[in-house]
Amino acid sequence: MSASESEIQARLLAQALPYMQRYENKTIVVKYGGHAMGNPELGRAFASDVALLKQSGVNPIVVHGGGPQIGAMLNKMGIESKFEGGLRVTDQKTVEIVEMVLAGSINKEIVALINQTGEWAIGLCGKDGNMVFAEKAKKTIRDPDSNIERVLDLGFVGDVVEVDRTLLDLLARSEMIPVIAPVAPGRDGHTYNINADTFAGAIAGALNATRLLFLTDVPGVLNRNGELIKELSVAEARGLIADGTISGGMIPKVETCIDAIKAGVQGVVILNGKTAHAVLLEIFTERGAGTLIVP
Ligand SMILES: Nc1ncnc2c1ncn2[C@@H]1O[C@H](COP(=O)(O)OP(=O)(O)O)[C@@H](O)[C@H]1O
Ligand SMILES: CC(=O)N[C@@H](CCC(=O)OP(=O)(O)O)C(=O)O
Repeated sequence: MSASESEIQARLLAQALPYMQRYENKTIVVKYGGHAMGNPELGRAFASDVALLKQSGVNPIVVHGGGPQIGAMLNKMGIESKFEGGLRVTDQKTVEIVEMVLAGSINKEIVALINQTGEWAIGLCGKDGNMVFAEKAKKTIRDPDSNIERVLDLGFVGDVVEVDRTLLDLLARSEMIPVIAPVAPGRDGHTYNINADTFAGAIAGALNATRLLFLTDVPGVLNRNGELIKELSVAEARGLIADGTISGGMIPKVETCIDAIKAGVQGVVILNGKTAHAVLLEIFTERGAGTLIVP
């Protein structure tokens, strides 16, 4: 860690003390997206934030993505990436590469970064400890011209249908920080590729997490003038989707936030993963860093 980085962390820590008690023994799920990865300094800052949460008595759980990294590997293998409704069309060959990249290289890279802080991380996917079961995703899309709804066949893309918290409860009582890749088996024996936002929402919901943080590439939900909205109720968030203020990739993200809140998560925050120490700024300061979505 560079001198300036450790100075920043020490300053944050001093300010953080009053907030530490608020989150003691509470579960915080952090979704670390593929776009937020890639910069080594930001990666180390992220790992040290997660480590500091654990040292403060919080129960942090990392769920990661890796969409751009899967795309790069598919490209190397001469396979074109195809998306429908924001989800990767996943045939048998693709799901094998998705599992290799997500549960393999990316998962172990994050585990190694956290381990380098002196904390203990353990890399998992939905298959480990029968943690998550999926089934073939049932998605429909409405053609904007004809207004006809059609069923999408995305191959081995899954929806989460079961989360068993046994292993995660065990780890919460241990020194281990779980780092989970969004790959899960079906009861049909297939392996499914699950959108990382959806997967993180399902984990946070099953654990009644106190906070679910989405690290993305914008400061949070922005209004029509491009200004950050600090807090949104579920009803207000729905209104912003309906009037088109929230569009593109932010729609499924906010919908996942709404589902997670309905499932029992107390607050969901969308924040900028490209800001160093975004996690600590959000959890351990009064102002927070992104958009908090509350019931
Ligand atoms: N109202 C809005 N506020 C913020 N971002 C928005 C909004 N509407 C659309 N977006 C878009 O959503 C993107 C984030 O979604 P996405 O690219 O799917 O994130 P990730 O890859 O991190 O999961 C932003 O980069 C932005 O282009
Ligand atoms: C079904 C589906 O689309 N799965 C995603 C899983 C990774 C992911 O969601 O990564 P980010 O969070 O970095 O976007 C994919 O294959 O890209």
